[in-house]
Amino acid sequence: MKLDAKNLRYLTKDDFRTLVSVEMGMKNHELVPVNLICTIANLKYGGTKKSITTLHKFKLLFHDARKYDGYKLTYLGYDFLALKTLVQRGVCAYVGNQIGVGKESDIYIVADEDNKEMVLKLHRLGRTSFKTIKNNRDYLKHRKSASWLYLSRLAALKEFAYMKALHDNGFPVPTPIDYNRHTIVMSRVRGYPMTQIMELRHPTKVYNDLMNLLVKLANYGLIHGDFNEFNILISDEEEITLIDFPQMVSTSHINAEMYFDRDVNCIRTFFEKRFGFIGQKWPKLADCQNIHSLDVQIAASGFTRDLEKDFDKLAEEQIDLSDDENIDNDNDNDEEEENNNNNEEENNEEEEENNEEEEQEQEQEEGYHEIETSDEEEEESDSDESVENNKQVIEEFHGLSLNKNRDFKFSNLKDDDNAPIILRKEYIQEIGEIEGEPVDGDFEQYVETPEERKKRKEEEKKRAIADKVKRQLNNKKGGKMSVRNTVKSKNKRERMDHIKAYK
Ligand SMILES: Nc1ncnc2c1ncn2[C@@H]1O[C@H](COP(=O)(O)OP(=O)(O)OP(=O)(O)O)[C@@H](O)[C@H]1O
Repeated sequence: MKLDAKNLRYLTKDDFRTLVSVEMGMKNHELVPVNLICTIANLKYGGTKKSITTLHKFKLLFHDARKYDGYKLTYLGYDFLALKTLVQRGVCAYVGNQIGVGKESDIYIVADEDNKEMVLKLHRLGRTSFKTIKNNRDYLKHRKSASWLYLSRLAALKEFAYMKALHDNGFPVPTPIDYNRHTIVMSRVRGYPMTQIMELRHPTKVYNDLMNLLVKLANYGLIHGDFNEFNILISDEEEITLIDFPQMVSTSHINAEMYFDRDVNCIRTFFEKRFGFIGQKWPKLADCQNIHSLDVQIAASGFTRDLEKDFDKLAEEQIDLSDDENIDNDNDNDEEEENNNNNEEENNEEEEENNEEEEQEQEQEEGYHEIETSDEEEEESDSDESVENNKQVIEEFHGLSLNKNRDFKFSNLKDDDNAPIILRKEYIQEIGEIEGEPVDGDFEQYVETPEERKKRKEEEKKRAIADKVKRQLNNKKGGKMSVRNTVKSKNKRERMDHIKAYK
């Protein structure tokens, strides 16, 4: 689900009031009837209906009339509510490009009023577990209708709580900034996922840093449980940052030793295969001293033991879940059903959507969306002014649309160092393309316009990178592989297999 933040500025206070009412109604209704929305929003029927039409048009609400007529939030609707809160708190003011996508999250660049770049992570836990949860009565307990809202919210809270506790204790993780609903805002780490790194200047140092990190975690009573090259970012200076820790387990867990060894082996095997580096020493759980505890700090952020139990139960269920295709099918079916319900509405809206698409394309070219939350009347002048006043940010986000994150930099080469610099696969590919002669003999005879040539080059580059990454991941399924996405498009099961292969 693409986060199209520009529509935020077209929503009025009443629209948001209606959206929040649907969110509240969903606590005990799978679908919230219009009358209930009116009551919660304390708005007149006509006004509520108008807002609902707007929200539905922007795909913030899902309409279903099969069992009874009602509405529920879409991911986008939930995103908007969280974004609006973050904007009101002054945490962020701009939304940039998407820089990552995981099975359970989408990652965007955002910026605050001072143009400070940060990362917004939108948890999408429900997109894989919604069906199972609905059927799990035991889990529902007092809730009449559990939903992905709750699941994603828990995931975000958990990540924020752990990130904060780890950060406060000097662990190399992004700085947690804020969270709301299913989103967290954190500092942007300058680096690349280790899976993209082809060579290291100091493999011994990086290897030791990683092993020391595992030991330090264990000293704090934690085992990562999924410590691999996908969850570690590495900077040009070869500093490591742990970005994702969804399944931390305690060192008192019955299988703690197995998890710890698996984490260690993941890194050892990766270093051996990728860098030809064989670590001579590696830690054992028995050598670690469990001297600190993060429990109090984690609970202080709101992620209590009870919530953790709830969440762990859900996480277990998720492992058994079906693959992406099923989920996509589900979504497609849902959308189809919605289409049937709303055929008439859609015909009327078609023209408007076309206009919207044009607008979106235009904004995509700009590479950023300014978040505007004031009333409709002020919108145009405000946004124009902000665009004028924030050229710097626009330029920054222009760069991001080309995925700056993946640009190779030659900087930071130590002068005393003759060792090879970090080279990522994509860059090697790019060098080949820039330096190599055109292979095809006919190519020179064909007169291309500069635009055509640029476009062709870009497409070739994208194809080559995608092929390379596909081969690297041995992704037999093919499908939704994108250059930017890389390994994060692997589903959980594939990743578990990948990890098992290291044993
Ligand atoms: N703080 C950050 N700074 C820079 N890039 C980041 C940051 N957080 C995430 N990313 C980028 O987004 C990608 C996905 O992030 P992350 O691993 O947290 O997602 P995820 O949904 O947990 O993935 P999965 O569920 O598939 O394990 C990362 O590979 C990284 O490139």
